[in-house]
Amino acid sequence: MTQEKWGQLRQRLLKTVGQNNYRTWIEPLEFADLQDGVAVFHVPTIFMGNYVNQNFSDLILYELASSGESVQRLSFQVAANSPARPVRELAAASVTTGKKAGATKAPQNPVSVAATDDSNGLAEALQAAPLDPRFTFETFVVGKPNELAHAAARRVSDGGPVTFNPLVLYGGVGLGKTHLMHAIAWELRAKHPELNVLYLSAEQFMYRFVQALRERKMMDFKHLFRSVDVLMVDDVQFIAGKDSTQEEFFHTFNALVDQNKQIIISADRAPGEIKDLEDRVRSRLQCGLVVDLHPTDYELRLGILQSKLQQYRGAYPDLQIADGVLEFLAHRISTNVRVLEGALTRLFAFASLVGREIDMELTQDCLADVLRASERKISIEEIQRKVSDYYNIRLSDIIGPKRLRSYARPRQVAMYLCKQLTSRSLPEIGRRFGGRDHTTVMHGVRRIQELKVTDGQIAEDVEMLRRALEA
Ligand SMILES: Nc1ncnc2c1ncn2[C@@H]1O[C@H](COP(=O)(O)OP(=O)(O)OP(=O)(O)O)[C@@H](O)[C@H]1O
Repeated sequence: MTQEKWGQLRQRLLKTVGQNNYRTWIEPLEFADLQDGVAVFHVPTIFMGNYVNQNFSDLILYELASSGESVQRLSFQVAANSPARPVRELAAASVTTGKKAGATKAPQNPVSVAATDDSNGLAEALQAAPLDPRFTFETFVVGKPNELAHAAARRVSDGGPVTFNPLVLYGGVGLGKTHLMHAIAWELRAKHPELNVLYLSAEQFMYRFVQALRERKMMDFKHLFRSVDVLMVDDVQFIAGKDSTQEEFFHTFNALVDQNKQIIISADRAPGEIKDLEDRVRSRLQCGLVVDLHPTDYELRLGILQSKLQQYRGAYPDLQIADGVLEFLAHRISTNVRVLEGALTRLFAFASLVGREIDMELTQDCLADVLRASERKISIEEIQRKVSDYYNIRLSDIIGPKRLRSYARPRQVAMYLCKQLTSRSLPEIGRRFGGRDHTTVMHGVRRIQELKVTDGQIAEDVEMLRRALEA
């Protein structure tokens, strides 16, 4: 690709991403090289490379492809003669980032919010992250594992009186936190266009903060962040260990709560479990409603696949999918929704390429690597070890004959997890628990099923253990 062509492409990107995004993120990209399907760009900082990679790479790939360039991947590198990065907090990023050209994502819709008529330029710079048009409540599938988070998100998106502040949504990778946050933002924009809703990642918050410090525009920064009606910060764990950013976040947070403005936060774990988060920030986060997005269950995964299928029907009207394929995928791919979605996208792309029906054989061929990767088998012994560690008892006490409650309950938890997470039969599980009868195992499994409903502690223990085992 020539520099001239990149120049033309940039103009097209300008139209899609808008002036502000263009000036901040696209203009500084220097096209360096295109070889073996990898387009290399020089960027002034690692941070910037990461940001562009995360937020605009799909769009850039899309534009490259539409202009006839064959590019599979983008790579962002800091040119050797770039000035040193001035801020220590940026030092954690990696040098080269790349994002595979997956299924082409619809170009994102840059949404500028919370910009007051501030004339000094920071308001302009304070453009929120783009909201993904696909992430709405309509496309969010609700199931047991996410119903509480969904209900809380819905409530906040009504924009009524602030009843819980902040709302903290937390959960593992790819379970729908960002999707729910975008859905709230879309809904608020539609119902209450008069509200200033600002959605951004914690990383962007830090970047804006650092930029304001560097440009001596802290007053503007404070003014802007304090003038929003709804502040949404995604992936807040990112600011852990970054002292000055945490401090500023803390003050912003307090100022907004004092004015009764809604704050919505997401994190990859419960606030209490985020390491290197200052106590005062942690306790503020814990003050509101903290809800957990649990790992998906089979029913939710199937629901998501069915909903995606509806969406794909538009793009691939002629494709047939055999009975049982979605069930198979929901059963076999339990890692996270992103992987599940990726698998379906690939399957459709592949089937349309070869012009065949999506049946089990094609599925297994096309997704062999994904299926292998999610095949990690959890063993009975692994479960017994984790459970004994968790309850601080010996492995022999889990397996052995002692009937003390302090051993019996963990034993039942372990049996329950063996039934849920392995394909072992009840008699086999019984054998591995010191030769117990299958009816004993069945009783244990049922007991935990009941207790999960009535005893919050047991429910939490089981959930924590399940996560640890599936990690
Ligand atoms: N319940 C759901 N219904 C429909 N789609 C879902 C659901 N949960 C997750 N997804 C989809 O899965 C993908 C990953 O979700 P999302 O980006 O919101 O995850 P996340 O929890 O923010 O993950 P991360 O911690 O990696 O940022 C998105 O494409 C999203 O639309």
